[in-house]
Amino acid sequence: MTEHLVDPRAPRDLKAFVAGLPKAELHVHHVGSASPRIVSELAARHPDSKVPADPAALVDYFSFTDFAHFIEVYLSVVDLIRTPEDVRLLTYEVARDLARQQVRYAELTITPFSSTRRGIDERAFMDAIEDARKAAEADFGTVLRWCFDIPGEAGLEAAEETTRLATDDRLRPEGLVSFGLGGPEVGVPRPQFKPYFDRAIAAGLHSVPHAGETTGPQTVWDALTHLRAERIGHGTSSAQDPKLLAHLAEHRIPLEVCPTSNIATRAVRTLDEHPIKEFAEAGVVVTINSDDPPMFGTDLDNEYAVAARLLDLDEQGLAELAKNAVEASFLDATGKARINEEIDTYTAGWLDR
Ligand SMILES: Nc1ncnc2c1ncn2[C@@H]1O[C@H](CCC(=O)c2cccc(C(=O)O)c2)[C@@H](O)[C@H]1O
Ligand SMILES: [Zn+2]
Repeated sequence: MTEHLVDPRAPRDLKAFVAGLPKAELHVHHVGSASPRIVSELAARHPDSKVPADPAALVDYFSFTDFAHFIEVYLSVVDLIRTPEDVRLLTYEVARDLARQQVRYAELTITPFSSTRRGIDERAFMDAIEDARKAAEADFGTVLRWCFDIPGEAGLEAAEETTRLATDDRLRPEGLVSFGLGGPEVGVPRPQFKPYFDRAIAAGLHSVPHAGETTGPQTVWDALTHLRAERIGHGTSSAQDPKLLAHLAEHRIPLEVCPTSNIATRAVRTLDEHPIKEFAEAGVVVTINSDDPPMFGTDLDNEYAVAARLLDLDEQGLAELAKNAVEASFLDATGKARINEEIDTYTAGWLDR
């Protein structure tokens, strides 16, 4: 894992506490979580790709000049995922990396449209992710669920295809719980996707679109009013609109905050300028996530260390952050109680040692 964005300033013992803290992750992308080892292995299989097979060269390759450049690099990694076996390997290894960070539960954002349009058979795709999900739960104890998201820039064709894959009972995978919207926000207004989110919600899926990552607070309002968002991916620009912050706090609509992602994609200039403290002070429910960890030179543990520094948290504060994610998840009540109990037991044991 590259260290170029790891925050060196969090106190050492909090890092040890975080490393053992049971966690849930709600905003982390399937392809975006491919480790340097996996990406190198796939790049070596496909020498025609511009993705370097050398892990050291990958660090520079994963340095972005702006958000559009990030999407360009992201899609070059998507192009490496060409067979159901690639999908299965990637998914299982992502689960292994999550388990190493004591992630007990994760909602992994998958963009099936990007893979089916690149020739992977849709039934084989679903079988591959489901096989990996069941194997990961059996081998690592990590519970995975899926969010299927529309790559918004690909337009209504992508919206229709994603909605079909998410709502057709012959295709939708057992682990699917939510429906999202990713990709660039500039030039991709959210209201056009209302019919698709209506169909997904009617099929029992939860709405979790990205919004306010690279555009202003109106995009977050649109996600709330037109797409009936239950959580907001990033929501970074919400800090520019006090009424929106008050609305998010009053209706307890969680933000899926990904601090290092916002720096790496240049959505926010520096960590010290990140609005996470405004969110907390406004009473907004904050969850901590890694988004595309290897691409951003981070991991979930580091994101918790960043949050500890920016929010001046101790162990109890970090445990509360972890429980925010459990509560904001779409895991059943029994599952939530189990992880929350683990967090409390771990934290009490740490403080009494
Ligand atoms: N921080 C992020 N913020 C937003 N999105 C993020 C973030 N991290 C990862 N993603 C993912 O990036 C993809 C973008 C894919 C995309 O834009 C696109 C455009 C045109 C054609 C196609 C295609 O497939 O043919 C794809 C999405 O799948 C999304 O889930
Ligand atoms: Zn994201």
